Amino acid sequence: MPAPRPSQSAEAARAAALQAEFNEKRWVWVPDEREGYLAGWVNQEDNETGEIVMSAGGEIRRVPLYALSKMNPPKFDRVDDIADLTFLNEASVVHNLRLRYGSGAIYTYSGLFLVAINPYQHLPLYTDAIIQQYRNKRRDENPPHIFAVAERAWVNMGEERENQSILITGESGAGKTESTKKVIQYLSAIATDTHLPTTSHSQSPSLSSTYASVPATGLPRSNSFRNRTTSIIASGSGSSLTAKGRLGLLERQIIQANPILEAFGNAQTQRNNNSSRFGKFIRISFAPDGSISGANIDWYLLEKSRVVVRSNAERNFHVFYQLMSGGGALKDALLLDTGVEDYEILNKSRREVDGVNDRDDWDALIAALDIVGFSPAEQFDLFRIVAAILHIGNIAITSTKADDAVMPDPSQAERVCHLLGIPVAEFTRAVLRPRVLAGREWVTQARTRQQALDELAALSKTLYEKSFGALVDRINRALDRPSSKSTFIGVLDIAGFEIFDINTYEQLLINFTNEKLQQFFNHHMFVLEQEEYTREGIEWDYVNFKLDLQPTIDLIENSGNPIGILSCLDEECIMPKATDLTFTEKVNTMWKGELRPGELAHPGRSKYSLPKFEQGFIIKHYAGYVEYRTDGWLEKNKDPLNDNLTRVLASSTEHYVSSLFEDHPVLSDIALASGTAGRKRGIKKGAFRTVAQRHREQLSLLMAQLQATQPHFVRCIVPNVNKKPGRVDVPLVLDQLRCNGVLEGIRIARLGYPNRLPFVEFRQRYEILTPGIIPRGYMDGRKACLRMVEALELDNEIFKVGTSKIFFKAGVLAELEERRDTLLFDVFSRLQAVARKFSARRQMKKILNRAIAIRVIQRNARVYGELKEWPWWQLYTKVGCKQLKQSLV
Ligand SMILES: Nc1ncnc2c1ncn2[C@@H]1O[C@H](COP(=O)(O)OP(=O)(O)OP(=O)(O)O)[C@@H](O)[C@H]1O
Repeated sequence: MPAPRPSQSAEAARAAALQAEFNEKRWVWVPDEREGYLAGWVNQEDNETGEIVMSAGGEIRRVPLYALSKMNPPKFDRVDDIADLTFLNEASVVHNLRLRYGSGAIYTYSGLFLVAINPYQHLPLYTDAIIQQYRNKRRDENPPHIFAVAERAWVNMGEERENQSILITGESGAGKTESTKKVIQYLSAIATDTHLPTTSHSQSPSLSSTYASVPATGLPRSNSFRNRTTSIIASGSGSSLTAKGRLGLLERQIIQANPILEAFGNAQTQRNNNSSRFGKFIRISFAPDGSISGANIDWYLLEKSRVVVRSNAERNFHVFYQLMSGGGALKDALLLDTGVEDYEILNKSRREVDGVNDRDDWDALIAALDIVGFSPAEQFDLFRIVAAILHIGNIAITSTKADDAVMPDPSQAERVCHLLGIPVAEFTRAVLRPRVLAGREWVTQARTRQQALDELAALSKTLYEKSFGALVDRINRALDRPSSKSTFIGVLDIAGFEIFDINTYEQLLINFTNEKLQQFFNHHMFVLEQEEYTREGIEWDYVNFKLDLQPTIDLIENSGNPIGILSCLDEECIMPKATDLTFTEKVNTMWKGELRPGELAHPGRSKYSLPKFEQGFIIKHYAGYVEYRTDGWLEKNKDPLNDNLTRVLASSTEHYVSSLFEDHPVLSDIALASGTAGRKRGIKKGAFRTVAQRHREQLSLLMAQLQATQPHFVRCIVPNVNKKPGRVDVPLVLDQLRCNGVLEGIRIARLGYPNRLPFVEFRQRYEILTPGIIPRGYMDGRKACLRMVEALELDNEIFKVGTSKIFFKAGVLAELEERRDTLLFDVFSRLQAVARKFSARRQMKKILNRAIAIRVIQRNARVYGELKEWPWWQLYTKVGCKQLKQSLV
């Protein structure tokens, strides 16, 4: 909510005072290591350096002129849209965000983006009243808000019958998941479920009876998509629209899918107590009448390694702790007879989180599973895998003198096998002495202790990931009701660009994803700009946009010549004797080696460079240079699970377990594939698929879906690392603005004509600068503007006149504003002088009159003083007074 504002006149007076103060000096932003940027004014300057007086403290600094950024006049303070700033520089952007955040305005537009800064406190921004405030309103009718984005998506979908997407990115803890929830909250509140509970194919029998009595909504319907939802909101009459009882079953199921996903996919990290360790794209489908007709969830890059390793200050996925604290009798059935402290994968790191009650969350999880329609057997299957992983973590492995792995106590393995429905002997053999393919022969190979432990860790990770996938599939079966008539709004909640001290394979995948999303944004922005320019009949050279990220994308995924990094990695994964080093050398040769005579250099080469010391490479992403270290990449990409184990699990007596492994590729496929790898590029379809291949497939599906939608962009920002409300760490925020493409968006905007005004507005505001140029009476807006810009002597390069608007390069409006302010300052100074003269004269006249009056009074008093003792006067007053009295009687 916008901060409470002082009265309009006080505000105007304050603004005028600020403006007057601003006009006196040449204000600039000075880079500062600690604060990011500090305000100062130019005292003197020579060719290259400026002498700056710092606003706080008056310190004098000498700063190169190129490092200074112009400050926007104070009337641009707290603008709703950063794109409206006339000086579009980093300092001004961050200053505006900081000012707004300080007054409780956590949302700001930046052209096509909505920037959301994590408030780290509950703000009264998401109530039903606020939902109503945003219903059927244009973006500029309300302060920036995530609801405005959801509203726009909803309206566009209804009016244009086109699918919509809302892309939410940001770093961990920035508020992506919260924003996603707010979008779903808004959409659920403005739409209703037409599906009666009994028609839901996903429900368990017990659940249908629970909800059969709940009416779908009981709310009035009309034919109009837009009107109907208005009436729904209006009929809320103050009661909670989002309260459980008022939502249809499907809406509740969609909302309840969230606690389930959070239990299995979220964990406490150092940056966020409830961090999503996967990306997701949630599509909510709407029937033509605007009611929710279904939902579907796609997921990306689950951080499955967390199941077995994490830092001491972080936790495993929430579900482990929830099961341990709330499982009750279920724990007995899962053979979990001790506490968290007795399980190796839980007791090495943090166990509790402030403000998190695992017991309550367990109850919420079970309630959510019930609502979504998981039967008791299905629920048991989910926890069967969780428990099996806890037991696998406790399997002790020792080694013989010959360094062969042994399992001294088989009781843990027995528990695991009981839960997974597999024979203990086969399981133990698969872990300790698997049969492997040596050439064309199968031989039994004894494993070392470390190899066996790695095998168990790989098993835990695979089990968890596969079960997570099955969980999402099951939720989708409950929510997804495909219909050719429905349109959807998709919400993408995915980790933003990452630049760490050490960047590895996971960072490459996430940064590659972000590069593609940024390319998508650039393309969209480019198309929109182009549309607007074409509509306005403006010619412009788009080549200058410089927004093509394709060279970097090719560098990573190209399948042609030279092959991209991921394709090269895939090839190395099936090469015998390939190592991380051979892979790195191969990539280096391809992208940095000498060109063959006549060979054209791929543009991606300019995005690739070699690091000084480490084994790896540097990629120039749109967000900056990232150095990647390549150790362990082959293993990470193969993500292998020994095929002995896979076969054992695929033939499990427990249907759920066997179904998880029914189409799992086996290592022998890799081995067999390697035989042909030298001859044939690419890997046999349907057999072994690497992590890179799976991710690229998922990503291209996602991109195809996004391309078929009208996108909306939300960028979430972490304001400080201490999770404290009200504090903005400027360098941290700037880094994120750079990584999430906001600054890139601004850079592109600056290349075009970012400031635009309708003719009427331009004339109203700046006609004062061109007196007498426009004749009295009617004149066509375009012609008037043309005359005005001519009279203003503006360079042709810095403006374009369209058919209804006039466009300016960044900074031009500020100059016009300055000229207008100077003129108004002059006009008002003269007006003030006349007014002061007038009032001073009146004052003077008053003083003169008073002086005369005083002199008259004095004279009379003196005369009276002299007369009052004179007998004739006394007689006269007595007689005179008596006669007067008598005449009155
Ligand atoms: N709009 C908001 N209002 C109040 N608190 C918020 C808001 N957005 C974020 N937060 C706070 O910040 C925390 C982190 O937010 P969230 O989990 O959405 O981040 P995220 O970007 O999804 O992080 P991750 O990538 O780690 O999942 C939330 O648990 C909440 O405490």
